[in-house]
Amino acid sequence: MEEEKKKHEEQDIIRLVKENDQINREKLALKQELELARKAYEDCCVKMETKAKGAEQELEVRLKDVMHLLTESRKRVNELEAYSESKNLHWKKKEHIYQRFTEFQLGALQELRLASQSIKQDILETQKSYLDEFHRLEKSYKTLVDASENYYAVVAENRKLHNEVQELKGNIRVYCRIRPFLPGQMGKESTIEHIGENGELNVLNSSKQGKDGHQLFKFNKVYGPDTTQAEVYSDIQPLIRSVLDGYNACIFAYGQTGSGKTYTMTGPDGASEEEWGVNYRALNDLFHISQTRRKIFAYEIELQMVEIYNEQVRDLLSSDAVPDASLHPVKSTSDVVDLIELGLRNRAMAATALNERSSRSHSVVTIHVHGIDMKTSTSLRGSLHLVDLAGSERVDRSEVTGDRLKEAQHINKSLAALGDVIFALSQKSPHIPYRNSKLTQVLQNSLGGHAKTLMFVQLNPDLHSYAETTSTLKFAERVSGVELGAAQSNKQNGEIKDLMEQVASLKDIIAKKDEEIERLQLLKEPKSVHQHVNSEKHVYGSSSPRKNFIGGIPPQTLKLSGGNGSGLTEAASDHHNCLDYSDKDSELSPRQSFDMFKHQKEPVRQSKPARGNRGRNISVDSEILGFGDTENKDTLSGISCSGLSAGPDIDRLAESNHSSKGVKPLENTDKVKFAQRTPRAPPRPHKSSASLKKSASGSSLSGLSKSSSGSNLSTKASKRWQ
Ligand SMILES: Nc1ncnc2c1ncn2[C@@H]1O[C@H](COP(=O)(O)OP(=O)(O)OP(=O)(O)O)[C@@H](O)[C@H]1O
Repeated sequence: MEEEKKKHEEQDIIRLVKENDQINREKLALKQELELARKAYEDCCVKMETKAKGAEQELEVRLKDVMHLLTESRKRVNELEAYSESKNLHWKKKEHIYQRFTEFQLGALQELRLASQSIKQDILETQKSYLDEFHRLEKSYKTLVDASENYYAVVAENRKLHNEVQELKGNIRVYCRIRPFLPGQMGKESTIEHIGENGELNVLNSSKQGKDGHQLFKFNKVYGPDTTQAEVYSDIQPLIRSVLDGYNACIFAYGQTGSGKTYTMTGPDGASEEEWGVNYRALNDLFHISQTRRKIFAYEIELQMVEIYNEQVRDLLSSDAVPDASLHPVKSTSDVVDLIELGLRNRAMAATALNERSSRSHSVVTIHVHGIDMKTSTSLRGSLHLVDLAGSERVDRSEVTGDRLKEAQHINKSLAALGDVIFALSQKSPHIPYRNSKLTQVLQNSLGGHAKTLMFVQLNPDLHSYAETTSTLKFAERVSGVELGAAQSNKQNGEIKDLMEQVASLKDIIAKKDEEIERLQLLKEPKSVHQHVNSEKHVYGSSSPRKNFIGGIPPQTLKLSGGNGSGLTEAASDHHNCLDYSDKDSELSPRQSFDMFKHQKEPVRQSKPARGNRGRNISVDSEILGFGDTENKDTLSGISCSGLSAGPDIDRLAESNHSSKGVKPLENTDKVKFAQRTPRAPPRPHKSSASLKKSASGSSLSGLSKSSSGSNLSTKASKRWQ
């Protein structure tokens, strides 16, 4: 045990020794470690010291800098303090000023407030008085409006009544149209000063001072330069449509060259439908209205285009450039279109051939209408003449010479003749010199008959045309004063037609009896009567008036178309107007011939025996047809004493006169001889004629017996229409 104890002790000692060794070794290692740590510490201290020295030096430098900055800053602060002090003083001053200003403004504001209050007060007072005044004015205005409405109603009523009076008197209506300045004429001075709403027109000549520079005219209507073709047409449409009710109407355009006559009547070259003039619109309109009435009326419409030329102009035209003057039936819309195209073609053709057309001829478009009322068999006949007159320019202004001068003088002569007719009509003269020119013959029925007549006065607004403008307007004024009498419709019922035919056949019998009596007279008094009959033969080519009238002309060529349907009446008026007149007068100035007429008329009329009447009528009719019209140089196409009513056959007769074919022309001198100097056979009692005449007049157609040749024409005319 002890041993074991010892052993344990020994083992403890060994373990302790080992542990001691271990501790020693660890002590050594720790010593070494400590040494290393101490060395490292010392190195670190050295480094730290070195670093601290560097830092200290650096801090010293920085401290110096900071000190310097501090000094600078203090300086700057001082400066800023000084600046701020001065600014402070400045702002204080300003503040003071503003304060004073504000005080002043407040004072002013206060004053303004007071002023505004008093103004407000004034305004309120003014407003009140204004309202009172306004109410008073409103009342007055209402009274005025009522009065003006009444005034316009009265004016409209007056105008209507005036128009009715004019219609009853049959005044020629005058519409004035002013054309616009053409491209290239812009900036030109205008003569038109003012266009009133009721047809007033003021013209101005700026080269004249005061009153002399202004002139006032009044017409039925005045169209300004902006008026369209449609507007113009709508105004004359009722007049045109009345042709379908059996009225004769005539529309003619008058004015200087280039004033727009052709534009109004036809339209411009290559006119579109919108630009169509009166001619085309009228044809189109009449045809379409006739179609809409076709269940009540059977209408026949025919169109004729005639140019009345001066012979010199006509000679310049090739025959195919002369418009076709025949009657064209209008049966369908395509006829209307074709005729419109034909019209445009004719115009273009004539323009190519010469005719600067226009001024050198009078263009006449005639629309004949015949209608039969299907219920009552009443027949009506109306014609519409649409006349584009030659230019009315003064010859001295046109500066033409030679043939052109003669031509212009001729044109002016026919327009002067128109003026004389108008003058005679306006004076209600017993004689109207229609026969002084072809133009007035053409218009005779429209100017003197019971037609509705309207004239377009065309004006060129250029100041340069002032003289022509005023003379045109003066002429137009004279025209507007012409009273033609109320227009009459040419209606005939079936009974009258029968009676007219009876009258015609009775007149044929009279003529035959006359012939027989003459033949017997010749046999009875061969010598004395022979001389007289020869002298008549020289004029007529036969002893029988009726035969002479027809002499050499196939009866079927003596057709008349249109007219007022009472050829008898027309013939009677021709008789009245033309019978003592010969174309010799055409040589004289219209005024001279008028004077000559005044001296001749009465004696001739007094010595007028019954047969002589017929003789002179025949002479007149022969002239109308172009026989012996050697002195008047117009080429007459399609006209007769009864206006434009003669048809193409008569036209042909006129042509045959020109070509010296057909009937030998009568010399004017012979006709004058006949009218004035030929000894007349003493009046012979014609029992049979007288009784027959009586029977004709007994049929309440007293007017119809006035002219036997007239009735013959009329019968033929009515046959033609059937
Ligand atoms: N209302 C209008 N609007 C536009 N142009 C117009 C009008 N009237 C006329 N003109 C133009 O003025 C010119 C002359 O017109 P137009 O040929 O119709 O005159 P005119 O009186 O018939 O002349 P003339 O006597 O020579 O025949 C034409 O170029 C025509 O187109």
